[in-house]
Amino acid sequence: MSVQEGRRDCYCTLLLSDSYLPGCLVLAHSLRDAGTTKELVVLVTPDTVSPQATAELQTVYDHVIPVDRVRNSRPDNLQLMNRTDLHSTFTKIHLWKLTQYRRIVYLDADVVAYRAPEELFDLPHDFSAAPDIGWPDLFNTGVMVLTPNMGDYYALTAMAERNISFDGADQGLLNIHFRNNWNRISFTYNVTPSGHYQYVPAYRHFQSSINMVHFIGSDKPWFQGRYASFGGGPFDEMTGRWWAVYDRHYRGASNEANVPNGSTFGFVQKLTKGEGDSINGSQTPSSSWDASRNPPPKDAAGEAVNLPGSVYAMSQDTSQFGSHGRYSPPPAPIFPWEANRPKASRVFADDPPHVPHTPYMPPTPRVTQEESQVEPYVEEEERPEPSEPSTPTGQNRPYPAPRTWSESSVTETSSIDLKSEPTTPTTPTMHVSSSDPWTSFSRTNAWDDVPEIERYVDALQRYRRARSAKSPGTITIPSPGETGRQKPGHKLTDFPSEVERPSLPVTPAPIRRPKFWGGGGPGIDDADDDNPLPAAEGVPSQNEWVCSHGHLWTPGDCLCELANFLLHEKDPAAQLQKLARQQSEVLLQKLGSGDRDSSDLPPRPLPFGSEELTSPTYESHTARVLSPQPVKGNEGSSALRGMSDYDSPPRSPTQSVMTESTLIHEPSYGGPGLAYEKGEDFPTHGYQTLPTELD
Ligand SMILES: O=c1ccn([C@@H]2O[C@H](COP(=O)(O)OP(=O)(O)O[C@H]3O[C@H](CO)[C@@H](O)[C@H](O)[C@H]3O)[C@@H](O)[C@H]2O)c(=O)[nH]1
Ligand SMILES: [Mn+2]
Repeated sequence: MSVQEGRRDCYCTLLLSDSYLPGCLVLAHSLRDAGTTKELVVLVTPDTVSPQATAELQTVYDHVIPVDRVRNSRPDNLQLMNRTDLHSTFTKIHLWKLTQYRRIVYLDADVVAYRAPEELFDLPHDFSAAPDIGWPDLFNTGVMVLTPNMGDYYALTAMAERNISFDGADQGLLNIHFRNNWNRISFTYNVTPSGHYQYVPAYRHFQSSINMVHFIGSDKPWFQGRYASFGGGPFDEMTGRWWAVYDRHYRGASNEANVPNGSTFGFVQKLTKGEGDSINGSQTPSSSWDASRNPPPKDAAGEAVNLPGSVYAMSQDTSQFGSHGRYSPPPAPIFPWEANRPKASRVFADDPPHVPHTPYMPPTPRVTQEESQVEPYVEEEERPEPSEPSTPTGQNRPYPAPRTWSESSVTETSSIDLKSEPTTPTTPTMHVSSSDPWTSFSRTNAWDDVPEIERYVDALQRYRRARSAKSPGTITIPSPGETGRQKPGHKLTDFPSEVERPSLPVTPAPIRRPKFWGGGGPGIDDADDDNPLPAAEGVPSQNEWVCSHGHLWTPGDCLCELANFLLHEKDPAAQLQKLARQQSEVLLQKLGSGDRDSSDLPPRPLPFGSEELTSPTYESHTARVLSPQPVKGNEGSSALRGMSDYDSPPRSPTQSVMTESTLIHEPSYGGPGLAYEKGEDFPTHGYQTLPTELD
């Protein structure tokens, strides 16, 4: 105790709650251990500090001074720093009322002294403090060197009554009051370690000069427990210093001799995280063992008994695993089929069929109305005869059905009661020739009959054609083989039939297709002209690949195919003439606009025998059947004008071939480029966007 001219100096701290008691005690011990000669004083608020804690304080402090708690009645600003627990730190202003002391070095309860900074008492300034790391223009109020006087006390009290503080606590109040009138002392008197920001090089450089460490923030060492910081960083090292002081005075029975008289042993430890249990264990020899000084006791139970452990028992439940009501019920059905869900069954590859009385049937073709009209292509004698039902054997099992057939799709030729096969919907159910079951296999998709899909694909193809036709006025002549089919093929399954295009025994060498206008433009087959592949040996020469009419047969070029088709039309002659006219008109029209003459045209006479055919219903239509010509626009489809009948929906064979839809009207606009005529079907969307299903 130092007395100077009748007035004393002291280190002073504050205890507002029992929870900070370990901090208060460690602080006092750190100063005492450092050999201070100054008084140790603690202010306590009796309404919030227990007598037991006060008694603990008395064991180490020279004076425990009860003071009234000064509370911030409007702690809004405290929430800004998430520290509503600091509602009563205004109580610190009682320090300036302790005029019995000449000078006070105030230390927060969360400060630990590495050495006793006695020199602070000799500072010439009335008020000194260290910068706050959060805002270094401010001073941190955890370490202050102050000179008690009633002037400051009243001023601070007046401010506190009005809750004048930018942080809602004492630091905001004192920084307002002292503003720039504070003497800055070294950070080494108030080192505030942080787990979030550590200036390691500075720490390494200055660590030997650290005087005091201040654990700011809500994570105090005694709140976290000794195992919270175990690394080698600055924060961990400083935290270790706090624990070193704690252990020296409060850990274990071996330190009992160091505990001052009157200490309620165990009270401090219970306020220190993780230490209350060990103090209970301190009654046993093992817990009194100081591992840093002695080997483990021979009769100790060992450390492992204190390890947490869990024992899991084996399940005794003998019921079968499954839902069985033990788990939540299945979810409510969403789709209609879920209500009538068929029971799952298994089929093994080598099992005999489940329906022994069902005759063997290859896949049932789905014959649509449209395709049944194509039937005339097949000669009657070529039509496959239904075979006798054969008994299924291991080698003669039903074909794997490539798709499922709906009951309504089965043609009338089926002699099977479908109900006899309720469980095998994929099994074919129709008699077909056993020699080639695929003869009558239809090549349609279930969605082919959906007009929306048709329209969509139609529009899509038109869009693509338009994109591929780069140069205006380019005319693409569809090959007769293409036109000979029922309708322009945009279905994937619209392959030409065997009759339409008989397969050749050997693929001839690629031929150079005749060029109408010189270099092949877009839309014209422009194979690699410069490098024709050499003909294979033994393959007949190109001249020999002629049809029965002497026409050079190249895929899609022989009009015989067209004729073959037209012969099955109701009015084949009219149709043929019309097509022939259109083709020649197209060529003539094109040639007339250029420098070419008809010698450029490849010889394409009408099919043999068709020259004399005239349609009884077909009037002279030279003026009406117009060759397609490009009109209006530089981009767009190169499809022929006048080919709209090819693009029109498939018509029924019972329909007259010369309906209004097959008439080709003269376009009213004859200018360059494309134009869409009145009533003409054209995409309503721009070409920039793909057609939608609604198109
Ligand atoms: O429940 C409590 C809360 C606080 N205190 C005392 O009040 C002091 C300040 O609280 P503390 O938790 O140490 O605050 P810090 O985390 O250090 O926060 C900063 O902000 C506070 C409010 O402005 C200032 O008081 C501090 O000095 C400053 O370092 C403590 O040291 C104790 O002395 C208690 O005794 N019990
Ligand atoms: Mn503090």
